[in-house]
This record gives sequence, C-alpha cells and structure tokens, in this order.
Amino acid sequence: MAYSGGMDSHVLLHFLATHREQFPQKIQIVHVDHQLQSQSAHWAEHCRQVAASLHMPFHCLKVMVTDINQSGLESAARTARYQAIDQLINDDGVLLTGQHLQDQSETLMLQLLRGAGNRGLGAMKAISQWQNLQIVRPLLTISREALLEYATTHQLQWIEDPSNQNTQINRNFLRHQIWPLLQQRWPALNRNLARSANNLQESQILLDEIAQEDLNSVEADVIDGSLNITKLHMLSAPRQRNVLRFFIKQLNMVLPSRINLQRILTEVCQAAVDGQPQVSWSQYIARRYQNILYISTLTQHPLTVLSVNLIYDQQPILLDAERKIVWKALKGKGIRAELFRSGLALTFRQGGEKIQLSGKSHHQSLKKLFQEWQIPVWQRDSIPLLFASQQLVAIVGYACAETAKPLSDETGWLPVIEQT
Ligand SMILES: Nc1ncnc2c1ncn2[C@@H]1O[C@H](COP(=O)(O)OP(=O)(O)OP(=O)(O)O)[C@@H](O)[C@H]1O
Repeated sequence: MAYSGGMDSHVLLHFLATHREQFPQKIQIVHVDHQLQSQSAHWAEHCRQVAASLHMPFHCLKVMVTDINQSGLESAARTARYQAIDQLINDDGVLLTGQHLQDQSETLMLQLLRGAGNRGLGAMKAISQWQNLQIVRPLLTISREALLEYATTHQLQWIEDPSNQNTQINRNFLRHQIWPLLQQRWPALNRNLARSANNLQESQILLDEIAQEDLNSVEADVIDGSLNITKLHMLSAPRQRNVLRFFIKQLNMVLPSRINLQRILTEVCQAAVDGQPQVSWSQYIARRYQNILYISTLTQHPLTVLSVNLIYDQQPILLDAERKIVWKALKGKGIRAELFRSGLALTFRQGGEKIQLSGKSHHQSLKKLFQEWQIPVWQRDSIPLLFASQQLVAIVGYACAETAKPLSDETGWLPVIEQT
C-alpha cells in the first residue's frame, strides 16, 4: 500500500496492519520520496518508523520528478510515483491508496472546471489501472471526518505537508477557499458530487460498450493503429468521436484535445484521398493513406541495423526499440539456407530496387509493389530489405524473391517482423 505519511494513508496503513490476518496476501508498505521538499528525507524516515512500529515490511523509493511543465507538479509527481511503484510490485500485486470521499468530489469539480468530458468527470474509480498497475482505493466512500475520528481515536501521528496549504495549487484553493462555503450551504456536498461521479462512471461504461461495437464496424486494428474511414463516416458525429477516443485509449496513447480530435475527423478523415494531411499531439500522429486512418507514435526512424553488416545465421535481429526480425522455418518457402553462407545484407530502401517475387516470372519495381500493397508512404522507408550478392531477396514482412526460394522439400527461412 502507498503510504505518504499523511493522515489518510496512515489510517489505511493502521487499519491494514491491525486486520492483516483477514487478508490472504502479504501487505507491504511503500513510501515514495519525491525529493521535492527539504524535509522529504525526514518524512521518509517517519514513514519507516511508523511501518516498523506496526511490524509491516517497508520500502522507500526515491524518484526524480520531471516533465513538470506539461502536466503540472501534482500530476508529474503522481506519474513518477506510479512508475516507481510499478517496478516494485509483482504482476499479481495491487496497490492500495488512501484517497477518500472529499478527494473524489474535489476531483470531479476540478475536472468540471477544466471542461473535461464524461470520462474525466467520472473522477477516480474504486479499482483502476495505471499501465500494468492495478490501483484500489478502499477509502473512496469514507468521509474525511470519519478518517480524522479514526486517527484521533488511535492516536496516530501524521505529517502535515506544508504544500497542502499552498492555494496557488488548484486543489488546495478549492479545498481551503471554496469548499467550506459550499459545505455550509450543502452539507451533503461530498456525497452528492461523488454520487454524480459514480453516475458518470456508469455512463462511461455504456459509452465504452458502444465504442467496442463501433470498433468492429470501423475495422479497427490495434496492431496497425488503423481504421476504415468510409466505415467511420457511417456513424453519427458523436459516435465517431466516441469510437476514436476509445481506440486511441486502446492504443495506450494520450488522448488528443477535443480540438485535435475534431481536426483528425475533419482535416484528416475528410481530406482528398490523395492528400497527405496529418494531425499530431503529444508524441502521436494521425495520418491517412487512401481510405485508412493510421494513428501511431512519432518515432525517429533509427538506422541502427545498418551496423549489422551481414547476416550469416537465423538469430533474431533488433531493428529498433519496438521491432525485431525473427526467422520462421518453412518447407519450400522464404530464403534457402545456402544464401546465408555468403551473408545477407540488411538495409532500407534507397530507390530503384527491383525484385522477382516468388511465383512470378518477371521483375517488378519496389515502388510499384508498395503502391499495389497499399503500404502508407511514411512506412515505406522503414521496411527492412535483404540482399544477397546485390540482389533484393526479401522485403521483410511482405515477400521473398523467386531466386532465393529453397527446393520444395527443403527448409527455407522466412523473415518476419515482431514486436520486441
Ligand atoms: N509520497 C508518497 N508515497 C507513497 N504514497 C503516496 C505518496 N503521496 C501520495 N501517496 C498515495 O496517494 C494517495 C493520494 O495522495 P494525496 O497526495 O492526495 O495524499 P496526501 O495528502 O499526500 O496523503 P494522504 O492521502 O495520505 O493524507 C495517498 O493517500 C497515498 O496512498
């Protein structure tokens, strides 16, 4: 469980420690030292002592908080914290955190103030996923007053982080300046707002169910990051936006702003078929090739493979951070073993390449083949090519040459691209 040293997570820690025999899994305590304040090492020590006094296993992880400009300090610290904890927890472990009812209602209000859509307004889920990390929030329906009562009854000693008083931070401004006033008028404020968040979470489930159906109808392919634009246009405008957002989330990408989402739908999807419109956001890009919308990560094409001069065996070859070439042994197909003896050269398109494809009697230009296979223009330069004695013998992932083929009862080697 994530223990900041603050009151809420201290209550959770104390409850878990005093009821540990009721939990089948072993509970461990993790504190993250963000190193953002001068006292942070003292807090870490305080947390270690509290955990030791309750005989709980304790880990302290030090992190560097970066990328503050884009997301704000609170969010950058959270990302660094989750990344560090994710490294610590096993695949079957879950992380318990101490957010409570007021945290939930404040989150809803903060999302409302930034003009969030349905998903953001659903605020925090009792069980959610951050990359591979499963996060459980057992206190989400419990009021801060009830937690304070527990902490006082058990004489807990917690840390008051001075930055919690800084009303330059939006959440603190709401908490200290706005909430007391609202609560005077609406004593059930937190429960009511949390109920709204729950209702919105439920609406989101329905929207996701619709998006899931629509994903099939637009022939979305998560491996390629592609979908069919004609099919997309058969949906109503809100459904187009809904399915596109859902798809981008499935690709594990940051969602574009509403404006950029709309630009994808108008500028990219409605452009002339031969146009090359694109919209980029964060490190992602949406492009169109013919009738297909492609959404991908903007990667610099690394030419590291050029350091692999010649290939003599069927070992996997690392192309870049995401791709490798592996060899599939097949009877009568691919590249015959003998060609490896003098070495295969691996490179990318330079222009003017020709190949006689397996089963064909004539040569065709690579450019024509790429067009015929409808390979998006921007992907063409990153398709690995294999040469044997200056002759193109394989367009990796697509086809091999007739001249490289083994005899029908001989084993050949088919180069295939896999994710690393
Ligand atoms: N430095 C940290 N180390 C470990 N867990 C943390 C840390 N900061 C926050 N958390 C976890 O995230 C939850 C929410 O964080 P938030 O910043 O809202 O709380 P806090 O005011 O710092 O602490 P608390 O919620 O314990 O009073 C905490 O309850 C705790 O479980």
